[in-house]
Amino acid sequence: MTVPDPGERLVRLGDVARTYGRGPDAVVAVHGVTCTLGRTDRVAITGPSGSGKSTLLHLISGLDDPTAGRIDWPGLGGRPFGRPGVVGMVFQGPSLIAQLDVVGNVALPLVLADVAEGEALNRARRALDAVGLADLSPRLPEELSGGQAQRVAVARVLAAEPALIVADEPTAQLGSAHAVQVLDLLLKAAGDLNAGLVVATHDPRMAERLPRRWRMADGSLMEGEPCSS
Ligand SMILES: Nc1ncnc2c1ncn2[C@@H]1O[C@H](COP(=O)(O)OP(=O)(O)OP(=O)(O)O)[C@@H](O)[C@H]1O
Repeated sequence: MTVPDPGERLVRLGDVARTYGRGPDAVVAVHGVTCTLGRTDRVAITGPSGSGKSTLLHLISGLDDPTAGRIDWPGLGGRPFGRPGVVGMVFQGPSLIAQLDVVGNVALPLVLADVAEGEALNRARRALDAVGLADLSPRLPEELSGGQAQRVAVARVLAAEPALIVADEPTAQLGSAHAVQVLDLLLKAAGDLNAGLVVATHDPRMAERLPRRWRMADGSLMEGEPCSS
């Protein structure tokens, strides 16, 4: 077994920009962003609505391409077309498949990655146990509270065992007790997996829980700025 280097660089962005559209209607959502993320990083991205947080997370995750600059994923095992390997993602709103039960939702990314069904279900059950939701395995997403659904989304990340976890406003629709619980689980997942963690949030109380803070303003990233939004 290869022991991961704790200081390993996972993602490098060099002078990255993302512009939507062309001509007079073009929107420069992100520009001039240079940063690196490693396995030990726990980063909060704050900033006002429209400042480019989601766009930056999509670029970091390989879900979107920059229109200028360079991104590579030296610690994430390159995939064809320069995409990163597995990145665990948690989104703001409901992200579970309505027709699948909870354990099926958690196992789905593994099955899609050609993990044998039995092993995928075992890993899914272990992950649900780790977030305290083993009892909810047979339920459908519509039978969950918002907080439970987000914990299932964290279990789905845990089961996939990524080296990088990216969460876009994962607690925005939750009350404060559930928000704290979900962020605690994300931090624990990152620790258990030895994975980097990036969380975009409007909530200063959530941002303060992460040791490294980046503030976005008008598409620029200002590392180490005081956190407020
Ligand atoms: N697909 C798109 N097409 C055109 N413009 C877009 C698109 N996605 C985002 N934008 C614009 O890019 C800018 C940055 O948006 P982004 O969603 O990254 O900001 P954000 O900081 O995540 O906002 P919020 O906190 O409201 O989620 C905004 O001006 C937005 O309107």
